Order: sequence, then structure tokens, then C-alpha cells
Amino acid sequence: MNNEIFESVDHYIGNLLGHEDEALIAATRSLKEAGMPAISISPNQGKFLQILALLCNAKNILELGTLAGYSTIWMARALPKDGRLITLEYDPKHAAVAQKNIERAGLAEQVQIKTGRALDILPQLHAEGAGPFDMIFIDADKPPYADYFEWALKLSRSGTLIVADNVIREGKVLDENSTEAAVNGAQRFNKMLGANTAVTATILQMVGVKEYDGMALAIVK
Ligand SMILES: C[S@@+](CC[C@H](N)C(=O)[O-])C[C@H]1O[C@@H](n2cnc3c(N)ncnc32)[C@H](O)[C@@H]1O
Ligand SMILES: [Mg+2]
Repeated sequence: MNNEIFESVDHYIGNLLGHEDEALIAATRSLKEAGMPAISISPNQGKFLQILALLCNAKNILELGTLAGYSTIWMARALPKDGRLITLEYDPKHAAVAQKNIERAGLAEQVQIKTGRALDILPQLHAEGAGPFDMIFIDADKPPYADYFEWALKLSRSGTLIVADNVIREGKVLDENSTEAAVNGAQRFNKMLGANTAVTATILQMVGVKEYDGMALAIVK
């Protein structure tokens, strides 16, 4: 097995089931145009998140890490008309690009981007009584993932689905001697998840057009 077959099969699945319309294609294009990193989720991962949002009848979604709004669009499309998605983004340039993409997708009414450090905004959301959210997607900077999860729990109810992206990092999480901050963040998160009695959780390994990685899924008890 090599990555070529995983990429080809990912395209095969995408052609059948992960169709991207003009708004999603434009969101990906906007990354290059604005000189932003190509680190969005893949189309099939977007469809996966959309299905998860539909499965939990999400009316209220929270996302950490907007980038250009690509994952935001996939998830917001699962919302009913009166549903809401709040997405947190540290970089004002990313937030501005995402705002345009969200408007182009016709989702400006449902999606609100909050600009700033997630660890500053999460306590504000909690103080405002913004939750509980039905689904929370964690995909911002990796070192504080375990702290993001603690805030996600505070903003949850029994049955909330918490998803965390990039927790396998090409298998580097196996390396106890790793000094990569993102790997260490994922290791700390995964260990915490394994010991967390407030949730029922697992991690799915993922292959495809992106580098080998994984998503953690946790349901709050
Ligand atoms: C992997 S990208 C998000 C990709 C997006 N979820 C998608 O799949 O389309 C991570 C984003 O988190 C943002 N970010 C980094 N540190 C952050 C922080 N402390 N608080 C909020 N956002 C942060 C980055 O600027 C970047 O836009
Ligand atoms: Mg990611």
C-alpha cells in the first residue's frame, strides 16, 4: 500500500459522494490567492463532518480554527434555516477571507466569525451563555488541544459531539521523544481523551488526499 492508492480512492469517493460546488471550490482557490496555507480539511472529510452534524441534528455548532471557511461551509450546510455556527479565528486576514467565502456560499446569516485567540474567546462564550453546542469541531493550533477540549466540555450538554482534527500526525504521536509542538499537543490531547470519563470517545485514522492523520470523536455522557 502506498499513498497513491489512498489518494486515488479518495478522488474516486469524492467524485461519487463528495461533490464540491462553486462556493467550496472558490474557498479553496481563495487560500492560494491570499497566500494562506493549504491546510483545510479535504472534500470527503467535509462531507464526513456534514454527515456528523446531520446525525446529531445540529442547530448550534462551534468551530475552532476557521482559515478560509472551507470546513465551516460544509458543516453550516447541515444546519436548519434557524441554525447557527460560531467559528473562531486568530488571524484577522484569514477571518476576512473566510467572511467573503461564507457570504458567497449564502451562509452569512447563519455563520458568525469571532476573531481572536480561541483561549480568550471560549471563556467569553461561556460567560455569555452561548452554549450548549450540539457539535464542536476543534481544528485550530495544536499545542492547546487538551485545553480546547476542556472548554468544549464546558460549552456542551449530554450528547454533544466533539470532533478534533489532526490528532495522529502521520503516526508521529507514537514517538514519545518527539519535540514537535504540534505532535506533543496531539499526544497530550489523546492521553487526556483516553483518561476522560466525561465522554465516550475514539480516534479514526484517516488517509486520502491529505497526509496520513486522524480525527478524534467524543460524545459527552
Ligand atoms: C488548520 S486551520 C483551520 C482549517 C479549517 N478548519 C478548514 O478545515 O477549512 C487552523 C486555523 O486556526 C487558526 N488559529 C491558530 N491559532 C489560533 C488560536 N490561538 N485561536 C484561534 N484560531 C487559531 C489559524 O490562523 C488557522 O486559520
Ligand atoms: Mg485540520
